[in-house]
Amino acid sequence: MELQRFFCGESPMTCSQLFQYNPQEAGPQYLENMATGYWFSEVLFAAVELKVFNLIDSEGRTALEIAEALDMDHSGLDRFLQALGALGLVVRDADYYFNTRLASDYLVAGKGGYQGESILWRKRLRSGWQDLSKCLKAGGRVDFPLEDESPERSAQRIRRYIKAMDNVARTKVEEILPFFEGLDLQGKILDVGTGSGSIAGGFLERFPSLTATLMDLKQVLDYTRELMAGKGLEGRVSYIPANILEPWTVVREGFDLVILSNIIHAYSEEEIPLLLDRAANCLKPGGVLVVHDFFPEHFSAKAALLDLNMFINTYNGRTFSETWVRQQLSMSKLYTTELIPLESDTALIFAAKEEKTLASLRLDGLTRLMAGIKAMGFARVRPINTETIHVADWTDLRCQYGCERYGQGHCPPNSPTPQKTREVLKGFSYALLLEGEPLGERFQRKVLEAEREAFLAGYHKAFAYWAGPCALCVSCAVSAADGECRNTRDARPSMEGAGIDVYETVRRAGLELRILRDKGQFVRYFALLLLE
Ligand SMILES: C[S@@+](CC[C@H](N)C(=O)[O-])C[C@H]1O[C@@H](n2cnc3c(N)ncnc32)[C@H](O)[C@@H]1O
Repeated sequence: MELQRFFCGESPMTCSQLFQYNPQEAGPQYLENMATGYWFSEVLFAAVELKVFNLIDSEGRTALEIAEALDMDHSGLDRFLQALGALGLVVRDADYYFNTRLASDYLVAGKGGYQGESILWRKRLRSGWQDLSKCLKAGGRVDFPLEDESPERSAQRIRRYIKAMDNVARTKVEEILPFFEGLDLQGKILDVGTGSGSIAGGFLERFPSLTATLMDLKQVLDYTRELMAGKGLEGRVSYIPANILEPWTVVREGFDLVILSNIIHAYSEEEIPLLLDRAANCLKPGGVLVVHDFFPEHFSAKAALLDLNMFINTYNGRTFSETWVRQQLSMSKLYTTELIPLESDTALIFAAKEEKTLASLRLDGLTRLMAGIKAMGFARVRPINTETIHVADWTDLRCQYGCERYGQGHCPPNSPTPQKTREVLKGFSYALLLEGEPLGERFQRKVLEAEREAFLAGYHKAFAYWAGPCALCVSCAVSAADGECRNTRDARPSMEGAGIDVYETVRRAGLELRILRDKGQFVRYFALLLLE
């Protein structure tokens, strides 16, 4: 059951893959895709603004009907609809356009999963991004809100911002709650910088004995109250209007759950330790602090771009690394978990005053193990069923005919035969595919470290296969006259030497491994860690 959320079909497509820069495939096409990135956004912005998805949600419409409803030129609109079709947002059946499931779930205003306000908020930030070079020259933000902004305009801006945050928070809380599943959460939540209140609200809806204190700026809380009013949570929510940079007025050790969701990227490294310290002081001895944010260790491109977004659009916001945040938390005398990635672009760190509190969370063993292994420096850690591993009888031919290491050390014919590998795999139901980079020795040492971590985490059968001939020892005894490996403790078979078709296995796991045409091309290494 636990594994279910990791295995989403033969070729799982995550958002991190969608945007991942793959140096092996980089070329003019990658640059062209980056240069035309705004084409994608502009189409989405226009479709959301025009409420195209609302128009066709209940029943399909023809291009002519949509053009009439929007008072637009028919032929241009037809081309626009075709672009929406090519981007997977609408489908055409005969002359009729319908929403795809994605558009119907997330782009129809009024539905619970609607993301349109967040999408249009991104559009509003566009002009700041156009000033990127100016910001770089100036060393920071150049476009500041009007000083004489009227209270009405300011309230309007805040409402738009909070609605946008709300779209995101509603989906994020659904990803966070499973870590608390099965627990009888009771007591008090403090949601610091609550925005719309939807993160705390999600907890209140799931755990009926909880109450929540929502803290944010007064102007924001005025709107938060309105948003919370319709949720039937009256009597369980209280509000503290406050500037969180000023001393907090909440009770010390008064809370069972303290939430800092998308707060730390809003401030500088001078301010964050203070905020984390205050959050730690609010925790009861058995309480949990949840830090939810963007981290370079989880989704590096998005975290780096968000960092720039904060550079352009805020005074001193930025993204922080997992290592730095965990250091700050430990300076506030809190124990922490590893970075726990969500399926989407953000990740969590849980912290508590007592180590045993963290053990009670539903951080299943595999989640923690994967997080720990990724932190060793692997580019990707992908869980796979062992059925995905393709064993072929031809792979040792490549070693025998084409590799000078044939017959040495643990290379064929001294490695497990394909038949042996098939038998071994029958004793394992899943594995981790680890992606890294050369050098071989460094990669192989990390693989050994990952295997050891798995063993210590209770996977007593953990066994690793790595890429290429063994490169562990500075001077390999096998090359010496007697030919005997003196490091059988650490040596492991290579995948291909043991009959595993690495290209096919990687492809089946939804990743890509291209054949290199010349030596200068970027090499990716894969290893396999069998687990049971
Ligand atoms: C990015 S939003 C996140 C909202 C919410 N936690 C969520 O995850 O949806 C940041 C929130 O922090 C609040 N905030 C930022 N600086 C603040 C400050 N100095 N005092 C109080 N609230 C602040 C903002 O008003 C906003 O609601």
